Amino acid sequence: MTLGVIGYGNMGQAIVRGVSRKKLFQEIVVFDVIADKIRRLPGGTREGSLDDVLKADLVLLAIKPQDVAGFLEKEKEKLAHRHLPLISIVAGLPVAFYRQWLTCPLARVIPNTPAQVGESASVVYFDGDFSEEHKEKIKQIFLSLGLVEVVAKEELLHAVTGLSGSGPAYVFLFLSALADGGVMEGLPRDIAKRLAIQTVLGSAKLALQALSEDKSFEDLKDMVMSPGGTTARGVYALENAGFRAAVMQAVSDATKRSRELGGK
Ligand SMILES: NC(=O)C1=CN([C@@H]2O[C@H](COP(=O)(O)OP(=O)(O)OC[C@H]3O[C@@H](n4cnc5c(N)ncnc54)[C@H](OP(=O)(O)O)[C@@H]3O)[C@@H](O)[C@H]2O)C=CC1
Ligand SMILES: O=C(O)[C@@H]1CCC=N1
Repeated sequence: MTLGVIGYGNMGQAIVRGVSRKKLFQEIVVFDVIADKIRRLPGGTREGSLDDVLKADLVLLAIKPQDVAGFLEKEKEKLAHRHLPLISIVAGLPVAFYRQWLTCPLARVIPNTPAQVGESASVVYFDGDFSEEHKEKIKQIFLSLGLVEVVAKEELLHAVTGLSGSGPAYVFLFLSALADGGVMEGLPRDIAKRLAIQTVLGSAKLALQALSEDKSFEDLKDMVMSPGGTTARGVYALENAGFRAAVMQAVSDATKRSRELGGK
């Protein structure tokens, strides 16, 4: 099987690297409007024209939502001839939008940037008549980048975008604040940064293990929070500043923005 990729930006590159590492395709063909972006392609990958890309068994669309209508309109004749599946990782735009131009099976996927290090969280939604082989291959593409979940309701992809799609940015904000707090209390910045990163990484690994043991996030928090100790003061400060509500609001606002991008 072959893979064609349209758009070689942050996500297009991360996906090509993951897929190429796992040798999932006989060949990967990449097309971007700025040919200069296509440098140092991984093994089994070559640059091609849009026509070359559209000949592939599976085609991945990885351009910005704002560019999609122009692209589909400009290339509508070429795209009308395509009957093999297209995979879109574009945020917001629903299947109904693509159906103005496309009849082929369409998989919508929302991955996230930790794909760059094989730790992505991706959610897949299938629309149209997919062969089992194509469905399996699409899941494998995103498994090569990390965790994969499949949803049966397209609407859920907006919430996915608000949570895991945008989520890395919230985590980076938290990391930056955690390190700044340490610096404010006198820690050298390089040490504060390493401590902040390891704390988030270690806590995430602990949470993953706890999930399989049926322990809740609360149970894990309680293990850190000693009676009359330091953590209770820190947790109180966060609650008092509306930390949990702010994070929930961030997911909700990003979800709303995803719906807006999709025309709702
Ligand atoms: N970044 C993220 O965290 C996530 C992004 N997504 C979705 O992934 C998609 C890609 O995002 P990202 O990789 O960050 O974006 P980038 O802007 O980094 O990459 C898109 C690339 O596609 C190029 N491009 C634009 N129009 C065309 C075209 N008609 N044909 C070929 N190439 C084209 C762009 O060129 P130029 O720069 O010149 O416009 C750019 O190089 C978006 O739709 C986004 O919603 C989904 C989940 C997470
Ligand atoms: O901010 C955005 O619109 C994209 C989609 C999810 C993450 N980045």
